[in-house]
Amino acid sequence: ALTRRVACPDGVHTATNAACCALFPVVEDLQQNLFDGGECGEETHESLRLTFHDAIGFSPALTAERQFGGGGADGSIITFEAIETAFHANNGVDDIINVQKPFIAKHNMTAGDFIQLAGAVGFSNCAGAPRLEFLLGRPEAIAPSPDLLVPEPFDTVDHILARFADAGFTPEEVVALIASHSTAAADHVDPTIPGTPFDSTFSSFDSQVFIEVQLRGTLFPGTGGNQGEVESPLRGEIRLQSDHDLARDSRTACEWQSFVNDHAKLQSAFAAGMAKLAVLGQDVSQMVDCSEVIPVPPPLVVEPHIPAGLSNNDIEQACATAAFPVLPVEPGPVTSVAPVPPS
Ligand code: HEM
Ligand SMILES: [Ca+2]
Ligand SMILES: [Mn+2]
Repeated sequence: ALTRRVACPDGVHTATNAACCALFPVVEDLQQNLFDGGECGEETHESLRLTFHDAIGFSPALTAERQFGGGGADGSIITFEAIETAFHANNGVDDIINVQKPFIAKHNMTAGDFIQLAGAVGFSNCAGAPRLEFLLGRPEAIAPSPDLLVPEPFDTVDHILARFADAGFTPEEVVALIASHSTAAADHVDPTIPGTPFDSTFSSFDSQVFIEVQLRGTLFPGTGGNQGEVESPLRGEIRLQSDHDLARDSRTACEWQSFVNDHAKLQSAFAAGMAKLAVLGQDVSQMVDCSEVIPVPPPLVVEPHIPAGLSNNDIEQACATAAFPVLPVEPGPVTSVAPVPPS
């Protein structure tokens, strides 16, 4: 069908719905002043993590027990910041909340809309990312999320899959959402080495996290003995126990492996998972599709590979029905992964 576009008052943009016009200057401000001119760096990563920690506060199981199950992607993590940032699993999100709050006030948006908009805009700066959907129209949160709904890296696969199932996600969708850890680092798992990435390409949305988590773990990048951390294959890279276990569990290993050399599937599955996550608990019929304000991400430049110094023999095969793809090995001596520069 032909869609009639309206001219925005700025005289520059057009939009399918006039309500989206107001977002173009917000996106511009975010790119210049939150994401340092359009980087896939620390603020991008933190903003993407915040979309999840806000949205996953949603439990039909609690509602069935006549308790408040949380409002999902409602901005409660900011509106009721004092309560939710004290939850153990939300360790560290106060940093990006404090950075985002002045932008929310300036642009007069609800916290729920802003969190998902910032996540999608920031993520568009990552090479190889899919362009995420953005729907506008989340009302203000009415109450904080209950505690214990955000997964922890020391949770079992049983627990993680059950928590996501409660929120409406299949095991396949959980694996797709872990692709987020391709543009991510940990500041608090080992507090002695903040900014330590989960894969060697933290500014690219690629399959390296699925490859590198499948490599045999041999070292701790900082100190050992941290809760939720297991050994990684590379200096300067950190591995979550939950990612390690999801890569090796019979329920999720084949799906995990399927993303290694199928970037189109990785993009579409992650975008679909994020579209679902971004509207958890919301009435989509009352929202306006403003996806057109999200910038088009740059293409991927690096091919899936085994990091230098390691080999295909270092892969711990876990999928029982298909062999792990044989990948080119990056030439050169073994290197270490550089940390994400702090903001
Ligand atoms: C089993 C589910 C998950 C667990 C246990 C988990 C756990 C974690 C942990 C422990 C960190 C490090 C935080 C820190 O120390 O700074 C982290 C970072 C991150 N997570 Fe997850 N996560 C999960 C799923 C997700 C999902 C579904 C998303 C989707 C948006 C996501 C996005 C991120 C991002 C972008 C970061 C990096 C933040 C930064 O670089 O500052 N995670 N995750
Ligand atoms: Ca990556
Ligand atoms: Mn960080």
